[in-house]
Amino acid sequence: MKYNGLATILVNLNSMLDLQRHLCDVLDCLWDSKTSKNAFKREAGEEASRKKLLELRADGYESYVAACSQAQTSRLLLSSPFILYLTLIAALGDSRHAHLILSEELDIVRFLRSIGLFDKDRTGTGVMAGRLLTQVIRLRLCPVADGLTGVVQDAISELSSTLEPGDLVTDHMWAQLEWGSADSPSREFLTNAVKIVQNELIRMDGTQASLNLYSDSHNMRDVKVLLLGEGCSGKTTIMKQLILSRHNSTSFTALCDPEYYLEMMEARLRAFLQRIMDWFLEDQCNSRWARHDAHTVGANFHKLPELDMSTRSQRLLELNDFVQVNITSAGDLCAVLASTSFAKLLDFPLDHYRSLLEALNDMAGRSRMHDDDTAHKSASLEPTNQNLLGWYIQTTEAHQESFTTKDSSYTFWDCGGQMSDRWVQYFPQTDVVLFVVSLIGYDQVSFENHSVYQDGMDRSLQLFSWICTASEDLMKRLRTCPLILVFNQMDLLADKLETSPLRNHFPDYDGGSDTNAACEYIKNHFLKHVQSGQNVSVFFMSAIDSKNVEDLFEKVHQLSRSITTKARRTARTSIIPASEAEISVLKFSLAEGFAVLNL
Ligand SMILES: Nc1nc2c(ncn2[C@@H]2O[C@H](COP(=O)(O)OP(=O)(O)OP(=O)(O)O)[C@@H](O)[C@H]2O)c(=O)[nH]1
Ligand SMILES: [Mg+2]
Repeated sequence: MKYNGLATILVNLNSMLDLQRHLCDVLDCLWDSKTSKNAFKREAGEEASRKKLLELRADGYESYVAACSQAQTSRLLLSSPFILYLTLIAALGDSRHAHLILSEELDIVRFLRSIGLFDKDRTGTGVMAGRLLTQVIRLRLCPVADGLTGVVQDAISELSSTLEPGDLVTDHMWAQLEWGSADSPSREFLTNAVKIVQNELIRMDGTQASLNLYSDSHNMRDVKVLLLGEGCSGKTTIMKQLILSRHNSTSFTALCDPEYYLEMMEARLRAFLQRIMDWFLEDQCNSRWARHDAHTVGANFHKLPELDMSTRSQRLLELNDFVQVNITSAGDLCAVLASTSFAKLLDFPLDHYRSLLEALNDMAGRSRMHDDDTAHKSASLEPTNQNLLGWYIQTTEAHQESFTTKDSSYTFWDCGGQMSDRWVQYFPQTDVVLFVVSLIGYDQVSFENHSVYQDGMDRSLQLFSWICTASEDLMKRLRTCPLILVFNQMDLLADKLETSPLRNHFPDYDGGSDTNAACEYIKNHFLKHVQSGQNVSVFFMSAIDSKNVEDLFEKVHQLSRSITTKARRTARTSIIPASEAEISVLKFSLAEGFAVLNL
């Protein structure tokens, strides 16, 4: 278990530089004909780092080289421990470690290529170790959140290309491979490393299915799904439903973490209350207090009950008392805001519409929460799944989730409606696009720079038209992959049509409050932007209904089956293969390296 110990120390090091140096040195031994003697000579660095490096060497590095020396010469036997060693670091570490492994400095892909990982007739332990490494790294890294550079993206693409269906090795084959003699340290290392990495994969992926790498799953497909659409259209709700229905999702568990929501709710609702008070004070300022300075006004806030109040002010006071007396925790705050009596307190003039809209969005789950005035007495509030689905928090960081089914692995990316500049990074890798549209967006107002007002559906149409017609190289890929136009929030449409006629916003619409007519009209409005040859289908749903989301998932599944493996591979892999000459030089220097290591 020395290697496990070593990897654990490595990933716990504060300095990524130490890790980089160490990996470079190990790699140098395999790559540049360096012996273990001079491996640590370069850049000894400060004393502390030196000490750490020495410890590392004592604990693992030399044993590693020794283990390789004792193994029976095959270069695959030599490379397997190293690749598994990297895999172990990626599995036990975090995205920084995965990033480093793929960085230009280490140039692991070149190393893997030189040992034949990308060869057509590839086989053996090195190849299997390479696949394991690929899988761990792909689970560790999120293209946007981790700010991947072109080099790293390319490395992932190239590594991914080793995971073609049909090339996978069965458990049986894995067991048959020669790992060296039974008592060889490398054999022990390999066995342990594989076990550790497999356990880690289960933890990351939450499912045994992800280990299909070792099973007879020749048809395993890898599907990337990109969620696009205007803010508040329901993209994150779809993700949440998928997470809630599959308890094996990976990276963004916070999306459905009650603690996270309570914290967010507390912060945002407190800000909301503050805003209410500010409006009130501003009014009072203007009309009565003749522009006190903001701090003085703030300090006087608690004195408000002594002032002569209008009806609205009385309500705010009531609210203030309520908050002061009753709210001591996030749970209390949520319960108060969820209560019917609080809802009645709210009665704001139109010019506060925007803030109110935001606040109401925050409280979207209120009717499903404790609709009971006594609920605020409870010290904590355990949100239900419905609460989690109902609460809106604008997506400002990319969400990535992976799900596996029997024969496919799905990665969903949700970048948020306000992040259109960042979607572009996902396009080259996308297999299926879900363009989500809110059916009730037609009368909703968006605000930009406090002045530009535009209806949500107009913005959605603009975005969709842009996607259908954009001519940039990067966009070409997106235009050729299947797109599902997802019309969401069906459950809210009937009421909306009654209270806000569609005709007020689209004068040529004459279907009244008939939901079918409205759906047809809106659908056609979008479809007219579709260019010939584009693969667009339509899906109507309510994201709060888990069955609907499952049906959507099934549709994605069906569509992805139609994408041939070849097409996906070509689209995703923009690699310039090494020339034969380059490979033979690399192989030569590798062989020379082994000779120096007395292999
Ligand atoms: N009733 C109902 N509410 C929905 C539906 N879909 C989404 N919502 C609610 O609409 C609000 C916004 O949904 P999100 O999924 O967070 O929207 P989004 O598209 O991720 O928005 P951004 O992150 O700003 O891009 C949330 O309060 C959801 O609960 C639906 O089909 N029916
Ligand atoms: Mg979102």
